[in-house]
Amino acid sequence: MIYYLLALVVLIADQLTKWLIAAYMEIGETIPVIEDVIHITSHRNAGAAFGILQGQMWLFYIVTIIVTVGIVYFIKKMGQTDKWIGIPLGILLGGTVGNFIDRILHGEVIDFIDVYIGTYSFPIFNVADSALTVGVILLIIKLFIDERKEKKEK
Ligand SMILES: CCC[C@@H]1OC(=O)[C@@H](C)C[C@H](C)CCCCC(=O)CCC[C@@H](CC)/C=C/C=C(\COC)CC[C@@H](O)[C@@H](O)C[C@H](O)CNC1=O
Repeated sequence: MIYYLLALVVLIADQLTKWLIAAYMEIGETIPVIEDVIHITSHRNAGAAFGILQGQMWLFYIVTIIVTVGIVYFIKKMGQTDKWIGIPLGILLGGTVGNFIDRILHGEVIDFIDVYIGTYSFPIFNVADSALTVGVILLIIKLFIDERKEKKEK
């Protein structure tokens, strides 16, 4: 199914970039792409977003398995009829599995996208996080549009 292929593309992009960072950069090393805007910084995070719940791997395994089962269920249930549900779910699946592999193999997640918004340094993230965030945003937009349509039909 096309959505699993999309998940595989996200997963390969995530794992390949993480592999390159781990192979060619020291932890803490930073390479400015655009000075003071976007840097590539080799970083590790044993927690979830914003470094919360450091080291709670069993919690992350349980949450990730629940999230993964939920995504596959909804791809089967909704993906057939509505590709605008299937595409975000495929992207979410790729991101979820990407960070899951890191947590199983290393007990932490490899991060490297270091964005500065003005003087604020956003938490360093990776391709999987980007996919998760994009997937969540697409799903919210899709559900919002559906709700608007339902209201109009009434
Ligand atoms: C993006 C979800 C985080 C990702 O969740 C995952 O793996 C999922 C599949 C499994 C988790 C165990 C459960 C998710 C908890 C939800 C959560 O946390 C609320 C998030 C809000 C979110 C809006 C959607 C903000 C965004 C943040 C960031 C991403 O910005 C692009 C900063 C990322 C950096 O702190 C980086 O160090 C994180 C590190 O890579 C580990 N990543 C994770 O835990």
